[in-house]
Amino acid sequence: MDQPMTLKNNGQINIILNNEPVKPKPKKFSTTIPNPVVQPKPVIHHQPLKEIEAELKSLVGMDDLKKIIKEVYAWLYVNKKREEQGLKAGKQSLHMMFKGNPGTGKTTVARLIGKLFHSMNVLSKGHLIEAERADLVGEYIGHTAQKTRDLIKKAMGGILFIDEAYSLSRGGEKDFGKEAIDTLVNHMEAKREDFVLILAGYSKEMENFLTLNPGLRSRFPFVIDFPDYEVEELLEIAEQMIAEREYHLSKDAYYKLKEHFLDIKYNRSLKDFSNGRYVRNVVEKSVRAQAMRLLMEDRYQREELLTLTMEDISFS
Ligand SMILES: Nc1ncnc2c1ncn2[C@@H]1O[C@H](COP(=O)(O)OP(=O)(O)OP(=O)(O)O)[C@@H](O)[C@H]1O
Repeated sequence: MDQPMTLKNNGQINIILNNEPVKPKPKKFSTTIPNPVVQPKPVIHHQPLKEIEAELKSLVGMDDLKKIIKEVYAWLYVNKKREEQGLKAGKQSLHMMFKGNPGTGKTTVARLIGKLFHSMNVLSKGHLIEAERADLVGEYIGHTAQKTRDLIKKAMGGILFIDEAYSLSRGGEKDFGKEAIDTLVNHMEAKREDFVLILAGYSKEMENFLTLNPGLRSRFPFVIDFPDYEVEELLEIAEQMIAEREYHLSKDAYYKLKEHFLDIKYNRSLKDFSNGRYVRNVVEKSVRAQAMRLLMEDRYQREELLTLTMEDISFS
């Protein structure tokens, strides 16, 4: 019998050839020979980026959004470095459009972005001013422009968040809402250095709004979708909210909740389901139910105070 022959495979893995073809045994070698395909994960040395990641962690899911925020950070940071070297630095505006159903986290994210942009030195204050049609639209000619300008003034250094933004184009050309849109558009350009405008609302209505106002789309470089949550995400949000309040779920309470979310999701058993907000309501109602149960039973052991049981889980 011929002697086995040893070949080098890219200098990494030894393959022994005999008369018979022999399959490589990656497992046997894996402890001593580095796998050439797996790249090490880049280590993030940037302190601000680490802080941003920690803040974003509190949001369940939203992978696309988390990626966009980190990209914006990188872009701003590199621009600053380019400026320091006398190179051209882009001046992109950061106005955004959020599209999604109720309770999908649009306001929460807007508030977080304000904080993050403040810590990145993009916004001098980072506060959030929430507004809706009635806050912008006035009752006579000139009134709307004034109201809108006042609101922008309040939002300077932070974020102006307009919910159900499409209601501004509700009445067409003759409506004062149009005046509000025009005023916003003027200020978006003029004041883009220290002011971010976020228009939010349901996906379909927002798309329609953009069709009616074709000049608007290009003024919003960031259009972000907020999809409805999956059952696993709803459970994660619930567990997070429960942990924040220093409670935990018993096993059967967890399954009761899961079954309820599955029923909502697949049997559409709830008409006005509002994602994260609905979860928050269930959590708050269940905490109250637990308090009532403990009071009635006169039981206040530490573990009892901490645990939400199946009978506590209450739906709206
Ligand atoms: N991804 C998430 N992770 C953790 N909590 C979330 C998440 N999304 C939503 N929530 C929670 O759900 C609740 C509702 O969220 P929020 O008010 O941000 O929704 P929204 O999209 O602005 O709703 P609406 O359009 O009806 O105003 C908040 O308590 C928020 O903390």
